[in-house]
Amino acid sequence: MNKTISVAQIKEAAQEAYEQVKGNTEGKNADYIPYLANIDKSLFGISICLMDGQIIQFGDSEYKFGIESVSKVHTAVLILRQYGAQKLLEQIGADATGLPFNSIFAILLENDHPSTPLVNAGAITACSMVKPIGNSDKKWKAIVENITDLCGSAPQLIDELYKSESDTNFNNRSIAWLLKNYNRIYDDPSMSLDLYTRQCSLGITTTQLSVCGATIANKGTNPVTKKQIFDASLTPKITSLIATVGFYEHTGDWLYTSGIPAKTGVGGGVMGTLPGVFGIAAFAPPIDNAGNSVKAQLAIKYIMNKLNLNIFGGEQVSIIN
Ligand SMILES: NC(=O)CC[C@H](N)C(=O)O
Repeated sequence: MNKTISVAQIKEAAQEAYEQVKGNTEGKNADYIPYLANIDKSLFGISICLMDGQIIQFGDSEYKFGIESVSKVHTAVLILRQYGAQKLLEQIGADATGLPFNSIFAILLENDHPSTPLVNAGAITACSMVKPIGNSDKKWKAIVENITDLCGSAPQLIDELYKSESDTNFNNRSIAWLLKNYNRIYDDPSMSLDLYTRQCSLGITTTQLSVCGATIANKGTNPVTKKQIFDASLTPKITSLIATVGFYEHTGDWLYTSGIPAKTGVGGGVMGTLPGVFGIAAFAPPIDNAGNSVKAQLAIKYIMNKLNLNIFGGEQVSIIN
């Protein structure tokens, strides 16, 4: 089955989503990281990057917000690039936990592996695996370069966020040491946690995240820079990780109602990837009880439903200018 939609239709759907959702006041800023509690609640942006590199933007699409857990996708991609799909499965896993992103209980239940690189435990393990082992500066460089490759431009560390998160990340410290207890962290635990905290504190825009979503949707070739970032065979692995656990304990509801695999962060960002069609990102700080941006969810769902797009729709989608 083929389906054709125009760029104008996508723009119209995104504009309507923006207008309809803009005034929503549900949810509240994450406050367990003090920096995030003080971000302007009314910020709201949407970006869509098509397979030819065209970008559609509305609202605060150039505002740099804390990437937080969306960065788990980027570093999972780096692990796939450095180690391949099988090693990620063996050393981290690819299972949903069905539990909150920072769950310690999930680690105890799994007991011999952290379950997926897209929850805190697996993301800290992923940071521990980044090569070269033992060299924090070079590992950090690899993490940032990989994000730059995927997004088409560099993220910028928000120092104040990094400090705020480092000063208060007691739960994550417990996770890092519990992983050590199970031999599921593959470099120094404190260094691995610091790299994780730092990557979560990178400032990013919805436009950059839409380009990353589009790079994944475009089988590893960044549609803006035209650079091949990862092997096309890794695309279904990345997309399945995102589809399985991108919204933590609300992932099933999300996929059922939106039809697009997407990953959230407590900074208010959501990044979606629709294979062969587009990357989409939205940002608004107020989040729901699972840590997912309320407005970003509503906006992306609106666009998907309005365009009648769904990863499970079984259609070949072409976009015309
Ligand atoms: N869901 C999130 O975005 C959580 C990320 C945050 N850095 C944490 O570890 O708690």
